[in-house]
Amino acid sequence: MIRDLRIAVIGAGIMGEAMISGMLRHELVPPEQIMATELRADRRDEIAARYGVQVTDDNVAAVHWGQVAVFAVKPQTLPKLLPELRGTLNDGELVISIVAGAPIRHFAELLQHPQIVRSMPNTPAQIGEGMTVWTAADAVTEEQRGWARTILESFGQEQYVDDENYLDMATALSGTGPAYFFLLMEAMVDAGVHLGFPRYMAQKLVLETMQGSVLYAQKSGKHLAELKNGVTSPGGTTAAALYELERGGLRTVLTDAIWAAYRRSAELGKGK
Ligand SMILES: NC(=O)C1=CN([C@@H]2O[C@H](COP(=O)(O)OP(=O)(O)OC[C@H]3O[C@@H](n4cnc5c(N)ncnc54)[C@H](O)[C@@H]3O)[C@@H](O)[C@H]2O)C=CC1
Ligand SMILES: O=C(O)[C@@H]1CCC=N1
Repeated sequence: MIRDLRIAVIGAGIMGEAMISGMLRHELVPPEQIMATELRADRRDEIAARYGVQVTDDNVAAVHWGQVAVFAVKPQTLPKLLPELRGTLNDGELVISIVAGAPIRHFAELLQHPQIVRSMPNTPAQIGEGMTVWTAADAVTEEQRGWARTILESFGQEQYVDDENYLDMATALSGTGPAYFFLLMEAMVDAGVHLGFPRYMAQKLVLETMQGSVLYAQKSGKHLAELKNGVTSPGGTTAAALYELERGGLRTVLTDAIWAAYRRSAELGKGK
């Protein structure tokens, strides 16, 4: 039963906190069954005060205590951290990584431990609206896959994939994706201010338009091109705007950006 699990979260930054918060909001386990590790003392105090979980700077103790060890540190931290933890995991402990680029074999080799889940969430997880893609090593049992799914869906939607190649792809599309939308919205708000709107009003118009469009696309189930055509009157404003977006190469710029993120994820996995 997941309610009895002891869950160590290694690295209590933005994403570590999002995961702790989601697990507690869904009452997966009581706070004392989560132990977060964090290098920064002020951050440890903050996490302890906010969630009532155990906190420490001792990764070895936390991983040894846990039945699940969630890795939420930056990729550059792993080459030093993982060898320090070799031999400290319990038999049957499940490792869940959210680290961009880091392949399952990297964890398995450096930890000398076979039961690894690799996942890629995104920052809307902080309000329980994340999208997480995940896969599991062959050695991960059905029961452990159930734990992983329950943990990952406590902060949003989860999607299992049976091929690890999808993880670098998901890192570029959904993991990094919120930044594309934030940049787009920021640019639109600035354009609204340029037209003459007060900033608060431009922001409301842009955010509500984004949210309405997403909900409409989800609920209607229509093809995105059909939805776009529905906005586009002959000789109208949308046709004029879309012409400029295409002329500026929006589609190819976006595609190039997503490929760049994909290549960068693969490079991170090679320690570059
Ligand atoms: N921020 C994002 O949009 C997403 C990040 N990720 C991945 O999640 C991981 C964490 O990212 P963030 O939460 O954004 O970073 P962050 O910098 O906010 O969090 C990392 C935390 O780990 C702590 N830390 C560093 N070394 C440590 C050590 N040896 N032991 C214990 N704690 C240590 C840091 O003090 C920091 O608080 C990264 O690998 C990133 O690739 C995955 C999906 C989305
Ligand atoms: O920028 C990064 O490397 C991380 C991974 C996905 C989103 N942010």
